[in-house]
Amino acid sequence: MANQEPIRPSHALFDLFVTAESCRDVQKHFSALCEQLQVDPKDFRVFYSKLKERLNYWKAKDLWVKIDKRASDKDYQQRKACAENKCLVLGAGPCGLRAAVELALLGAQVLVVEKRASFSRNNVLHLWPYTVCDLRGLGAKKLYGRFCTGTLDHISIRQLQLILLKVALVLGVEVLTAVEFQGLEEPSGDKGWTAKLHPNPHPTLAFEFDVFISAGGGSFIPDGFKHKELRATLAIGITANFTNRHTVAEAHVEEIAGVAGIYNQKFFHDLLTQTGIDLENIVYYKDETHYFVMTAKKKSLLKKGVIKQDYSDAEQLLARENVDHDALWRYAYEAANFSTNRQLPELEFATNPAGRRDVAMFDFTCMHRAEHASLVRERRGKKLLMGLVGDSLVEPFWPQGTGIARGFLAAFDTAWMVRSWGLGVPYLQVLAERESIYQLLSQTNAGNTKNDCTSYSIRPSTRYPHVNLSAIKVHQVRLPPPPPEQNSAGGVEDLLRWCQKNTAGYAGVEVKDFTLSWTSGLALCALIHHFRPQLIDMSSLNESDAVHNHQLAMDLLERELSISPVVAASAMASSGLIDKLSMVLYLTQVHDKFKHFSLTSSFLCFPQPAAPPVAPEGNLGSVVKGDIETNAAPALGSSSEDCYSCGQRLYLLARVNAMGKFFHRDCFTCHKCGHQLRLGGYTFHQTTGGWATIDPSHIAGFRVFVFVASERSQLIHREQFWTSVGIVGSNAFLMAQGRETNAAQLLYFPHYPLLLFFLCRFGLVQACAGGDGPTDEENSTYSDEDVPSLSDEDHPQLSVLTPHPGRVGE
Ligand SMILES: NC(=O)C1=CN([C@@H]2O[C@H](COP(=O)(O)OP(=O)(O)OC[C@H]3O[C@@H](n4cnc5c(N)ncnc54)[C@H](OP(=O)(O)O)[C@@H]3O)[C@@H](O)[C@H]2O)C=CC1
Repeated sequence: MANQEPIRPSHALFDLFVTAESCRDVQKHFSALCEQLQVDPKDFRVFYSKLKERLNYWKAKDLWVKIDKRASDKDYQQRKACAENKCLVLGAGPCGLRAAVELALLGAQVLVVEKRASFSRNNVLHLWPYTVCDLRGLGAKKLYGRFCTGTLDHISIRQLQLILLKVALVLGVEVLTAVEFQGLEEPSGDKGWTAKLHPNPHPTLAFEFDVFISAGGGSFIPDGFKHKELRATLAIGITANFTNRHTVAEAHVEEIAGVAGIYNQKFFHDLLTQTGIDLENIVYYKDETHYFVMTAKKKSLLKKGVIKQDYSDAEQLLARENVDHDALWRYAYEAANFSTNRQLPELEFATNPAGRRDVAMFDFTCMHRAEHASLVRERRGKKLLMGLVGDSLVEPFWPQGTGIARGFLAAFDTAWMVRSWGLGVPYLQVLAERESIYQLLSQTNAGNTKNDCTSYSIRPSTRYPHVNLSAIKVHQVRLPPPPPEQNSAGGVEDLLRWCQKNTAGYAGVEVKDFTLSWTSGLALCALIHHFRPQLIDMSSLNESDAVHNHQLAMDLLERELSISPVVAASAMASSGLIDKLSMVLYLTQVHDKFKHFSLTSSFLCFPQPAAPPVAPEGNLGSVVKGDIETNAAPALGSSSEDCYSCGQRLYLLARVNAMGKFFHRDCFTCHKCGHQLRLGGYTFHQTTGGWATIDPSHIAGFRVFVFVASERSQLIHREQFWTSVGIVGSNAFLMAQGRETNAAQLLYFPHYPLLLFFLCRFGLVQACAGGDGPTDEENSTYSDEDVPSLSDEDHPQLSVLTPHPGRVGE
């Protein structure tokens, strides 16, 4: 003992930093270490090399070896690719931190802001093999000894955050916790883009940046981005965390990687008969906690008193006041106990950040996905590149464990985008490339990414086998008109002021709002007259003939400016029927058409979702489209004017879009039973040209097939009903819906010729390869996550559309 060298303070501090178990401690020990070694993280360009040089400690060296190996990737250009860029990352969740690490490796100055003061989420994330490989490559094992030591690969969210926080700090990333991002501040004077932060950590010297990455989770959507809702039938998730005391008895209990009703009917049947708990699936991971996540059936939740009252609306159903929390934790407790054969001794709930039992019930019926992953804003000659990562980009469907895997892929893709930006690639090309890669994300699974995960890097071709970086062309990136200033409220006020200014002085016109002021139709006519006086003779108009005035104005706007009316003239003329939002939407388009030639240097850029409108080069006007207009625009080649079914005039707000055709909501009905169809729940009959419902209760014929398939494959529960069948490459897939819960399931059939044989044998296939597959939008169920090729026009598709009228069992 006597001849043992005293531990150096810096080594002790490094040990404390590495073993720190809370965000606060990590930051505290890191600051102390920096102080001890006299290295300043603000000196981000040389910080890491100085730290390495001054901390001559074998444990640290192990970490440097890992990080150096990663940093040696040629795409980082020795950490100089983005040396001139400054990046603000919103959110220190796993995806925000993972992105921050990559940006730092590219040499950028990176600031992360996180509104939470601590990392406290016990929930456990499934890790795909590549994420394990990636994290090991960053030194995860050096920073958390228990990393992936269990039988299954997973990690608690908080532990993953801690690992990534440590790596980020070592690379010179500044991380501010308990600081909320409240919006972007536009450049003024010499000052560039900054953020409104609360509390403001730099009151005197704001951080100016040219890259903004939003990783704020599913509920945070920055201005300028739009999200698409993917809605399925009701699916109720329950998560529960129990204390893990790491005893021998606990160690012996087997984890459950994921068991679904269709795979193990006996288990779920026994669970139901013995406990009254009815689940569709359950997962159990033994991590820092014993973590359970399950999908519960509504009926059993009602029966067990967890949900007090039945509502069809999921939000109302799961509203706090409609949930009995004691009954909920008993439900989760019993399910956990049963699924582990009551082998976990002394099951005791872990606590959540609020100090309560860590059990939660949530609705994952509806998930969101951003329409675009990137965007550029410019004000006063200063450009800002914006990107989304993590849940903010695509919310995962938890039973598939895609969250972190796709989250990290998006972080790499975003880093690749920032690299191009930093290297001076023209920004339209940067955006086009980013969106080309984004198209792949929802299709990605552990089986279709490249096998050799050790060679994964930010370069997309190292990860995606068939990536086409120019799938979206530069000319598809569009330039909408000046965005509403800062926030929508400001935009609406500006619009009102613009209307007031341009209708001032017209008799009988006083614009004060977006509703009553427009009832007579004179204001709309005045607006047109102001810009195109030759189109309207104002003196011929009669204030009391509101329908005529509106019809005239709407017809002119449609004929002269291609602006489709949003509602009928009669509705516009009725004071009680003008809807403010519709009016804002309509007037925004009028504003855009009259204003866009006076476009300033301000614009947003992002690609068009549909096929390119092939605008003449240099003619901004024909490319520029307002956000709302573009979203509402029909698919190419179809007319928005008349209903496909009844042929009558169709207004924007009253229509539904199915496979590129437009209908009145009331006209979109099943050709066999006359029921109104819902999006995502219909099929198009190729031979008859009719539309039909795929509501399982309408489909008698499918039941036969299900029975046959279950005998062959053991995969399928008898009471599931196929709702769609398709072929992707050499695989067939089936979408099935549970009879009771209607939760979507997706099953793959690797030998589709056999499947087809059975389908044909039983007369269930009437349309074959080459049929119009449903589009992304129409497939707005979870299949969107899993069967992305449905929307990929490059693949041949099979539509199987054979609903027979009549109810099952009839
Ligand atoms: N319960 C669960 O099991 C959950 C799992 N996940 C999983 O975690 C993984 C990573 O998710 P990731 O995309 O990183 O998102 P996360 O939700 O993990 O992280 C986002 C972070 O940003 C914070 N944030 C949001 N708005 C602001 C703001 N205005 N200013 C500052 N901070 C803000 C959030 O705080 P706050 O959360 O308080 O809004 C949160 O801490 C995914 O796999 C996801 O599926 C994510 C969420 C929940």
